[in-house]
Amino acid sequence: MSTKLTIGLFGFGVVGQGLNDIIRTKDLNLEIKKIAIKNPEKKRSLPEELFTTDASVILNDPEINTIVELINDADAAYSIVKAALKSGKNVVSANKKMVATHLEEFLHIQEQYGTSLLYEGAVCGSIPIIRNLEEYYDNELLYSIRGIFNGSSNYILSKTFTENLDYATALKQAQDLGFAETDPILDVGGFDAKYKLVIAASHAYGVLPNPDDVFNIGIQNLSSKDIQYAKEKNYKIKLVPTALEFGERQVVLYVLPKMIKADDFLFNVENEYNGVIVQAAFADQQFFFGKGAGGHPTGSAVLSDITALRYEYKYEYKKYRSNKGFILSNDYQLNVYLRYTDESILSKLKLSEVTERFYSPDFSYVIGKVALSELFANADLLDNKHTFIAEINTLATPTI
Ligand SMILES: NC(=O)C1=CN([C@@H]2O[C@H](COP(=O)(O)OP(=O)(O)OC[C@H]3O[C@@H](n4cnc5c(N)ncnc54)[C@H](OP(=O)(O)O)[C@@H]3O)[C@@H](O)[C@H]2O)C=CC1
Ligand SMILES: N[C@@H](CC=O)C(=O)O
Repeated sequence: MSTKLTIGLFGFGVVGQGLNDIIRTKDLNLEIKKIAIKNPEKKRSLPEELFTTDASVILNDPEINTIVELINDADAAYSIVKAALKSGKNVVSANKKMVATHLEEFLHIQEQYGTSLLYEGAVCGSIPIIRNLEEYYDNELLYSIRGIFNGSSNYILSKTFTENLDYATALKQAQDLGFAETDPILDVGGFDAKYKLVIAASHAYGVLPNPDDVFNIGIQNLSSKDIQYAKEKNYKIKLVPTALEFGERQVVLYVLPKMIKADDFLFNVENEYNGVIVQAAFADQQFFFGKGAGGHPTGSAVLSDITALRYEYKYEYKKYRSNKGFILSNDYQLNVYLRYTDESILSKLKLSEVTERFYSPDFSYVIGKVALSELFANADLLDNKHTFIAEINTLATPTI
């Protein structure tokens, strides 16, 4: 325990306060010198003189060597993190949208300024997946990474599926518990899971996709009919981000609801818990499980990053630097369940190899194959309450 870490903390909400609670339980030779917040009128649990609304008070303080960024504004976070890294301060962040959107630029800034940006808390809360991908699997050939990466949507699915709670009540609970993003469409629409997937894929495959180029559909259009279908067939519906190698060094990334059976590790991942399944060539299947949201679980991952800075830990982005030449592709076939009302969607999506169909006045669905590129091209057709799409039994057998 050598270098003293003098911290400038941005954000004192769910995660910021969770981190502070944890730090106070231990003697860690670190000090939170100043905390930047947005609203000076809010009542705080710590002395008033610790707080500021002026970012430059922290960024220009030469004693502060570590910035911990835990705010709910990705654009402001980007400016703060960039300025901090360029001024020689190391940064820990839990902001997945900000990291995923600017990862390539941050990679170069870290290299140029010799500073470190760590973000374990940004991906699956308390689960140490980034450091494992970076260090443990650095020489492994990874077939796929998939899982449950969003606590709020999983909480809603658990409550609607097992407790028959209505969607709006379950969402409100996830918000009240501090799991949901400020704009919950990020959670239920699969955006938050996508940002996390993009970050994980950069460490797993060395790809740095623009999140806008990754397809995501969430659970916002889930209806009681879909739940009834799933229950009758012994499925649970989970929101599953997937990164998968296929064909000739191609990688596909997408976020879709998925019908899963009891033999899948994700079947019993409930509430705000997350799960990550890594399928590797030699290690085979491994499963990580833990709380994916909440102040203390996320605060514990943030603290682990802070203390890693003591020994000057940096991500090396080994897979990116070894340039394995993976190409991102949406030219990938998925097997899907599609609930619809307007029959024309089937031809527009070029749905093929139909194995099951059902029509009734108030519920129609089909099961068949569709290319991810077609889903992307027709995303507007899928984004309404009359349509729900979920992947069903498709993980392709990997090829060595
Ligand atoms: N909640 C969770 O379970 C998890 C959250 N995250 C991520 O962690 C980050 C923080 O989330 P969370 O704690 O839930 O958010 P909250 O909404 O609970 O808190 C946000 C904090 O940021 C402050 N803030 C907002 N804008 C600024 C600004 N420009 N300058 C300084 N402070 C600002 C707010 O100030 P004020 O108090 O004055 O309003 C507040 O203290 C987000 O990126 C989120 O995605 C990651 C993993 C889990
Ligand atoms: N809103 C997120 C918070 C953690 O990343 C979630 O619900 O998972």
